[in-house]
Amino acid sequence: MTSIMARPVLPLGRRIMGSRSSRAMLNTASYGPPGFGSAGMTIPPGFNAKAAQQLRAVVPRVNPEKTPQPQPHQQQQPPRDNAHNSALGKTMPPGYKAQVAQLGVFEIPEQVTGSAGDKALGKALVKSWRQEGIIQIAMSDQHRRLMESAMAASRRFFAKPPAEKAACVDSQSYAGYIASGEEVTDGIADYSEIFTITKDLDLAEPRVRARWPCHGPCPWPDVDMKTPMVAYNDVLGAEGEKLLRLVEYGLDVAPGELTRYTRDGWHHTRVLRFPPRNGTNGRGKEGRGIGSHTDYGLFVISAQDDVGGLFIRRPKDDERFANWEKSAAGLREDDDGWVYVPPVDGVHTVILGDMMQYLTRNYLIATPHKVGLNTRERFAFAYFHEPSFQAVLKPLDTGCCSVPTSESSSSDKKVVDEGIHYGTHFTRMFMRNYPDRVTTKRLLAEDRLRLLERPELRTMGAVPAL
Ligand SMILES: O=C(O)CCC(=O)C(=O)O
Ligand SMILES: [Fe+2]
Repeated sequence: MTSIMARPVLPLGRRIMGSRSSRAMLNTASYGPPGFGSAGMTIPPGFNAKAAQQLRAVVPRVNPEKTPQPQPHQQQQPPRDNAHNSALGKTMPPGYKAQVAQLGVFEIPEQVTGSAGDKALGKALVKSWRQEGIIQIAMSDQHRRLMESAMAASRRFFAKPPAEKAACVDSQSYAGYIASGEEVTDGIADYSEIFTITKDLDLAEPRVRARWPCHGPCPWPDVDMKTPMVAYNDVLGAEGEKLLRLVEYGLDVAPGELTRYTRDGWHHTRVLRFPPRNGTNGRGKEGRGIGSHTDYGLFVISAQDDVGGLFIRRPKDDERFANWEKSAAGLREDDDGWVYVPPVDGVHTVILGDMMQYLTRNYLIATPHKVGLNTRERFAFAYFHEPSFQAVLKPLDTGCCSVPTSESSSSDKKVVDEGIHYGTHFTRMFMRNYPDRVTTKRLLAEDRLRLLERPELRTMGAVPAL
């Protein structure tokens, strides 16, 4: 635990960026919030001073060398009222019991070049995910601008009459509107209201003509929604690619070992609205927005408004699961041990998905998470950075991941030898979440699942045989 207790250090002369317009050179800095997780953490390269200052405003500083600090994963549950009354915990949805995450903020450079700083940053990101299950990264000014205009578009869309929203459905893709109560997690209706954005492919596109599962148009309501969403997604795609390159450095694997899978990645976004807990349609479970689950691909970059609702679990040795083999939905939903992720202005959070866990042989674990309903309606975005639909992933066998971190089912020889076809995993997850959607019905009626076995669907860049 020396590194946890170590005096916070910042590599000499490391550039700390506040906003792109107000950069400062700092040689040292200290940041030691009390409580959980990041207590007395070493400040990684890329740590953002401006965002940290916002946290300092609400997080009293302590000297980690003088104050006994809880060790990660053995931390004690604070009494519920303390958590709810703390500065960061005061937005926690009522009725929930959780620790409150206090996370540092990483600054992702404008370009990842493979410099010593990039390598150190990659290691720090990986270390944080292994400890906390989540990282926070600073939004650039451009991110913030595009996020805000996408947020305004989301509010406009969800305020439309139900019939107008319900018309935004496509029978071939899973893109479009999902009414509150339509999505199912672990057999229980979620209250989230969603607009899903998947690759927008018109009917003449060869993969759509060949009836590949999940391939089809995105049924946008109008350009007022489409334009800001596409712009925001594009910058998140670029950010995701940079993060993935940093993860390669963090894992000590060769450049390209992960990014080779994301050429034409099946990235998608969930634009989310949660009703206030006293304003639901009564179809789900009281106070539950989305049930506990893991997401499917490499990682998810999220933004949330100031309301609050997201909870995660930290990686734990005694909690092992492999969502691609057996559903992790509902996992420990009502148990202790959840960590509330409070809204912090100007950051994206990043949690890990199933495919990152599989690729790294459990060195990095998909982050279980759930959403609670609050007293006010809540808006959020979840951008999924994914492998190509056609990618067949094989676990890494170099660097940090050359041996399985634990004896979970992902060390199953058959799964390792055959790899995982991402498109099949995605299709199965969406069919499970939307059993009654027209897309699922058409997929089954036209026996499209059969196509997932075809060689062109399992070869990146291959084109359909028409
Ligand atoms: O609302 C959030 O912050 C997360 C939503 C989520 O977990 C999802 O869309 O899969
Ligand atoms: Fe999720």
